Amino acid sequence: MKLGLPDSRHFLAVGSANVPLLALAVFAMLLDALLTVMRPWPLKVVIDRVIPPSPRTIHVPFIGEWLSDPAIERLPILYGACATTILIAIGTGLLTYWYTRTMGEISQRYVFSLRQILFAHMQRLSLLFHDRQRTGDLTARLTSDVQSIQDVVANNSVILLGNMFLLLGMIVMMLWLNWKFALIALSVAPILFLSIYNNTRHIKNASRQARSSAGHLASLAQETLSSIRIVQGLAQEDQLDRRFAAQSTKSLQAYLYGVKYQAAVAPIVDILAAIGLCLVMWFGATWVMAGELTTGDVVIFFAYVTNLYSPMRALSKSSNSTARALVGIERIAEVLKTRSDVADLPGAKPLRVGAGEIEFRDVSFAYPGRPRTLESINLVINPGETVAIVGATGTGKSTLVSLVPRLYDPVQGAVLIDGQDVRTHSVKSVRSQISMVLQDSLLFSGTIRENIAFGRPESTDEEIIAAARVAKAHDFIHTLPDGYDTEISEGGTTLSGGQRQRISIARACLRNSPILVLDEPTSGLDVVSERAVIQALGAAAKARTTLIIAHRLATVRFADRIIVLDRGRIVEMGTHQQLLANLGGYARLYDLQSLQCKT
Ligand SMILES: Nc1ncnc2c1ncn2[C@@H]1O[C@H](COP(=O)(O)OP(=O)(O)OP(=O)(O)O)[C@@H](O)[C@H]1O
Repeated sequence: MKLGLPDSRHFLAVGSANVPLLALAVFAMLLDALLTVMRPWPLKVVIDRVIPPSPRTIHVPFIGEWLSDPAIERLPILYGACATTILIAIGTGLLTYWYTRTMGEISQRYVFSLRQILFAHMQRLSLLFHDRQRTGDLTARLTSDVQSIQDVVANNSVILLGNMFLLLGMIVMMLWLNWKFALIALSVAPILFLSIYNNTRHIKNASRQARSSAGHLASLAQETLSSIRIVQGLAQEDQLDRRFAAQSTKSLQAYLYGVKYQAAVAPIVDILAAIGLCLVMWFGATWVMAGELTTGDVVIFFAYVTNLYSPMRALSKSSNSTARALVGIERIAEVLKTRSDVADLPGAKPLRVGAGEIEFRDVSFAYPGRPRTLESINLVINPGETVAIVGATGTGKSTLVSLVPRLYDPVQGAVLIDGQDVRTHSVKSVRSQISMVLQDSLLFSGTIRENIAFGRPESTDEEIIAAARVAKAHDFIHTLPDGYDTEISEGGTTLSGGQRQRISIARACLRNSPILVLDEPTSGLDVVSERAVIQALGAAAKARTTLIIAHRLATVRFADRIIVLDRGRIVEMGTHQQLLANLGGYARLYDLQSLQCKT
């Protein structure tokens, strides 16, 4: 697994399209903060200039001198103060409406793109990555982790950013009015920041554990429900109940741990805020009495300190969701920074298949941490030739054919198509030249028509029906209530194994690609259907270079050549007749074994 760019760049790149709008929204927040800083000033003017019977000098930025002029009557100043209060409210109201809406839209679009990018990235990560991952956990990253970021980006970012500007403005004003009083009023803030930071750290740790447990829980549920037949068949519901409960308990404990710290945050903020206000009251009152401050100044400080603590309270209340979002970011970044083991080289060109020759040149392969599954395979499959691969279970047949469409890349040697190393061409172009039918015929929820056309969605109905006929699927599809429009369940569980396999074969035939890879295509069929499908496959394979895996020689009589694989090496090769004639050989052994099984 290779690691790519640092985390932040992945997230910044996703939002780059919204930068101009974001800049405008930030500017609006800045303006809003400026107006909010001005909000208590009209009241100060009223208290210090309008209420006292005799005019006196008042301390107000920009217009202080003018206001202090004894020639100006008190009533116009009162009107002005009221009008300014209303104007500030209208201004902040309009700005808040606009930037809250804009930030909401930006965050929704951001999260929409993030989810799309994450899904696209996951789909393209190599099988080596997916082999190690649990599907439920990846689904949780795609859904609840992305959701947790959305909640925070939309709500907390506005509070955070807006209050940062506000805080700056208020600190500047307080220092301007009276720096000693300012330092006293703000003395509680560092303790508050520290305690919020400390609690959030604990909540984040708990959240990380909880998210990971939730991922495991989702995986367990997904695995159980998708294998419900075997669970019920073996009556193992109780065993899975216990596993589910154990995993749930881990998740519960992590949440409870987080809740403990979450519950502590708001009271800490409240107590510290009260201490801050007490300090303002105490020093404010004594300094007003000593004539060092005016009542209006104390009002400004009181308003600012309240303003400072109330958003902190709001933020601290949401520290749980912030911690969850931070963990979500970590979990998403973990996937985004993973580079596919099978990726396009810089400047990789599309592969253009001519005749369709496939060559395995001294190919070896090992799954990570395992001994070699394939060892020095040398094999040339001529254009249009059908080569069957037989051998005992676990001997490396599926692994060998997986190297052709680059589901994995060899650790040594090369796979060549028409003399070109597939690694030097784009993965997409290599795969577009290949049709596959796998051991477990994988179907999606949707209609039969959609399932057959999955590899070539633009196909016409005639082409779909023709492919189904080749795969001997048309007759049974016809008997279904809605024919080709019959909805099938996820995984195709409403069809028999043989029917599912024939739909997969139809899907492969429809792609009409020059190379065909069939991994035990007849495994689910009865003897009669198997014979018919083998005939169909024989016909379909004629125009194509075909690799077909089978356990039994009888299945692949139609092949031009049969390769016998044993523990990752080619041990025999020849036509069906030649292999049968070799009585002491591996192939004979496998065939006889299967015949014994049949009787
Ligand atoms: N994703 C994987 N990670 C690790 N080891 C794997 C993986 N897939 C297969 N193997 C191992 O590699 C070996 C070859 O597996 P492979 O599926 O290629 O055999 P096969 O001949 O196709 O078997 P079968 O006939 O049962 O399908 C086995 O020992 C198997 O356990």
